[in-house]
Amino acid sequence: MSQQRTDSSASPAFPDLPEATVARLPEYLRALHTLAEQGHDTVSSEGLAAAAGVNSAKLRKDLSHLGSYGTRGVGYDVALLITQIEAVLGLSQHRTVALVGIGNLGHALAGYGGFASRGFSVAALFDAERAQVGERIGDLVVRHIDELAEVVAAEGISIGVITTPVHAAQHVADRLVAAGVTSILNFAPCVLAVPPGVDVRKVDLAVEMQILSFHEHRKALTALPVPRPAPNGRAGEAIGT
Ligand SMILES: NC(=O)c1ccc[n+]([C@@H]2O[C@H](COP(=O)([O-])OP(=O)(O)OC[C@H]3O[C@@H](n4cnc5c(N)ncnc54)[C@H](O)[C@@H]3O)[C@@H](O)[C@H]2O)c1
Repeated sequence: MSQQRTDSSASPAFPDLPEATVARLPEYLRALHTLAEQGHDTVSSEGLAAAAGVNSAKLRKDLSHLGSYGTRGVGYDVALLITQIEAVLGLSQHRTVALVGIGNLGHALAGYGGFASRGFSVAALFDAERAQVGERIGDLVVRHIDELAEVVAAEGISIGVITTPVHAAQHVADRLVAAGVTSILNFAPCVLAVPPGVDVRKVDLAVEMQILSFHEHRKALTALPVPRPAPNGRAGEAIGT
């Protein structure tokens, strides 16, 4: 996932967090919710780091940006840390989301029930094709993109998710911004031009797989030779030597 920033000004009343820290906070939050569900009141930095899949020094540094240092010998208060992270991420306020482009991916996202428990509700679905408009998915009916501005205002939508083909993505982004949306999650594999004050994040699974491909490639080139079993049962010579 990558971030396009158009406005770097930070409010003096708001912690100026490194982008990498912001990206890890949702992982800490997910791990903390799981610990709370399991009945844990406190957690050590090592325990939370392991549950979130990061190293504990990085976690302590991240949480120190929030003014959270834990208590020596006790660790972090799970409920308090959940409240602090949710406050910084602005999750105390439930956010409404519009999905634009209800094809294969749009259908999958529209039908996903897991957003609500993480503080988001998909409030509206839009498409440009008459064949999609009017379709019911869960509690929502797909609307025509021409209704975007009216619905964004009525539902107080602040986040737009673009799941259209590339050729339509910029036009849809322009319409979302004109309607008052200030955060866009873009699944179309292209860069969007947006005015200052609008944040864009891009999700591209192909990019993630290309990064994994790099690691596969590197492992293949730097792999230790695989021992070849000797006919007498003892370890034999390495393949490729
Ligand atoms: N980020 C990822 O990892 C990832 C994975 C899969 C697909 N994608 C991308 O997601 C996008 C959607 O893929 P898909 O397979 O669902 O495509 P799709 O063709 O099934 O669906 C696209 C939908 O967008 C609608 N649309 C087109 N122009 C529009 C407009 N101007 N306004 C509103 N709706 C419009 C179409 O009518 C269609 O219903 C593509 O850009 C694809 O490359 C990204």
